[in-house]
Order: sequence, then C-alpha cells, then structure tokens
Amino acid sequence: MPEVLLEDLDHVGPATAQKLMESGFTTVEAIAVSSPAELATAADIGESTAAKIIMAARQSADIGGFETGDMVMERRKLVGKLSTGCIEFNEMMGGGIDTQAITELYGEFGSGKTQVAHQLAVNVQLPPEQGGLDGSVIIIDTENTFRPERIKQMVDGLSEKYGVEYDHEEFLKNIRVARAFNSNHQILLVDSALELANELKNSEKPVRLLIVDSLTAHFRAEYIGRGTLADRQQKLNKHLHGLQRFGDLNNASVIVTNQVMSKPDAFFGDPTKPIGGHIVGHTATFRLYLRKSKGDKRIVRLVDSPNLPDGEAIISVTTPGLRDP
Ligand SMILES: Nc1ncnc2c1ncn2[C@@H]1O[C@H](COP(=O)(O)OP(=O)(O)OP(=O)(O)O)[C@@H](O)[C@H]1O
Repeated sequence: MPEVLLEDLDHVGPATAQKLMESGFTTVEAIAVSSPAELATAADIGESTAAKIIMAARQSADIGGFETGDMVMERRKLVGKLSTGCIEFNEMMGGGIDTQAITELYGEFGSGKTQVAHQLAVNVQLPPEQGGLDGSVIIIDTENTFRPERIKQMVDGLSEKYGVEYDHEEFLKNIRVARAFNSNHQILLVDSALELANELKNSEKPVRLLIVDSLTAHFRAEYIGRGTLADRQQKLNKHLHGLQRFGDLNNASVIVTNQVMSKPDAFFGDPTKPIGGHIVGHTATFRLYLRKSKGDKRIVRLVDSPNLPDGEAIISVTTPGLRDP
C-alpha cells in the first residue's frame, strides 16, 4: 500500500499537519486510532474538525476492518507455539506460547518477567524442531532492562543443551531493540515495529515475536491519581489493540510485562492485581502470574485462559537460561 501523508487527508492543511507531527501523530494510523479530544488538543483545532480528520484517516489507513469467519479460520490454522524451553511450562500453555495472541507476564520486581522475555527472544530464533519459530524479535524496552550480555549467556546455555555451537552474535543481530521514552512514544513504536516487520516479511528471519517490557511502567508514572484513570485505560486499551493487530498480521507472539506491587498501593488498588486491571485482563489472551520461590525457582501460574485450564508450573531461572527445576 502506498504511504498516505498527513497533508493528503481531508481537513488537514500544512499548519495542522505540522502541529500533528510535532505532537507525535506522525502516521495516518496514529490519527485513525486517536480520539477527537486528543487530536483537537494536539493540533489546536476544534473537536468537530478533529472528528472529521479521524474519519478521513480511518478511511485511508489500513487499520483492519472485518474479516469473514473462514478468513479467521484460515488465520487460526497458522497459530504457532513458541517453546519456553521448560517442559512443565510448555505443557501448561498447551505446547508453548501462542502466536496471534498477547501473553502478559505479571509479578513483583525480580519475579523473572524480564528473564522469561529474554529467553523467548533467544528461543524464537531456533528452528521449529527445537521449539522456535525461525524468526526474529522486536523489543520495546521502556526501563532499559534489555541486556545483550544476558542473551549471550542464554545462547551459550543453548549450545550446552543441544551440543551445537551457536553464535551469540547471530542471535543478537536478530533482536531489534527500541527504547520508549514515554507512553505516547511506546504506542507509536508499535507502528514502527509494523513497518519493520513488513520489511522483514520475506527475509530469512521474519519477525515472529514482539516484546513490550514493561507494558505499564510509563502509563503508571504518567497517569497518577483517580482523575486520570479513564484516560490511562483508554490509552492502554488502544495500545493493546495495536499489539494484538501486530500479532495477527505477523503471526507473531506478543509478550508484555506488568509489574505488581507487594505493598498496597493507594492509586492502583488491590496489590495482587496487575495494574491496567480490567483493560489488560480483557485484551491479553494469556495471563501468567510469576512468583518467587526458593532459590532460583519461580512459580508461573496461568490465569484466565480462554481455552486452557488454569494451572501452575515451576521453572528455574539460571545463568544459562530458563530450565526445568
Ligand atoms: N545472569 C543471571 N544468572 C542467574 N540468574 C539471573 C541472572 N540474571 C538475572 N537473574 C535472576 O533474575 C532475577 C531478576 O529477574 P527479572 O529482571 O526478570 O525480574 P522482573 O520480574 O523483570 O523484575 P522488574 O519488575 O524489576 O523488572 C534476579 O533476581 C536473578 O534471580
């Protein structure tokens, strides 16, 4: 599809286009999924004009409309399973982490969310015989927690496990990381990820995994207090739909992390419930609650899956990677 420029949209003059770009609305897609109030503020225009611009953007943007049942069926047949490398964990997930789905890892700090994400970034690159998807990965890193050194350790761990000499440099080349500086930037990076995935679609390693670590940290920091809750949930909702769409279009797994607090939190309510609450819950297809146990052991609990029984698996987080205890 040829790229549509902001100025090409009805009701958008050069000055408005400029203001929109400056406020981070750099693509027609970003405008298509925004709200009139948001756009009006960003471009200094009336809400009714903003609504017209959004309609125009929706008509020209490829934001996904209806699919027929047989199309959905065809797409579902392609659902892949990404191995976690742990037998019990895989079994609990019906074979592995589904593609075309969002899987949320939530838990306290240090519960191993980032470790699981790193391991999946390695495993996705393996051939299907070894539980991979022969793909590459995009990571949206919001808290600067991506560590290439950790990837190297895990690749060395794989070499040990399979008795094959894997080259960690090759694995690192198939991991593309972008830092998200705030929640708006984070949302826009999904558009960039879509573009990148399109470019790589016919390459040797198409993008089969998207990781957002952390999904909620920026939202949590930026939207403080009850008054902004609805706003935050709306943004988060939009973001999650963008992520789901990424998973569908690329037959990719989407992994998001979400920190929960051990201490009661005045702003976000029940400490055992992940922030983002209902919105993440209703949009994420699989929710995994991670808990620390003795030593390097972690308990992974599957909560509220649409087609699998709830269950628990124990894994070990070790230097060479995730292992069966
Ligand atoms: N190289 C390593 N070898 C062994 N264990 C490690 C290694 N690196 C990290 N870990 C383990 O992983 C833990 C950190 O987990 P991780 O960073 O995944 O937590 P998290 O759930 O993402 O936390 P946060 O919410 O703070 O980001 C460490 O406490 C340690 O137990």
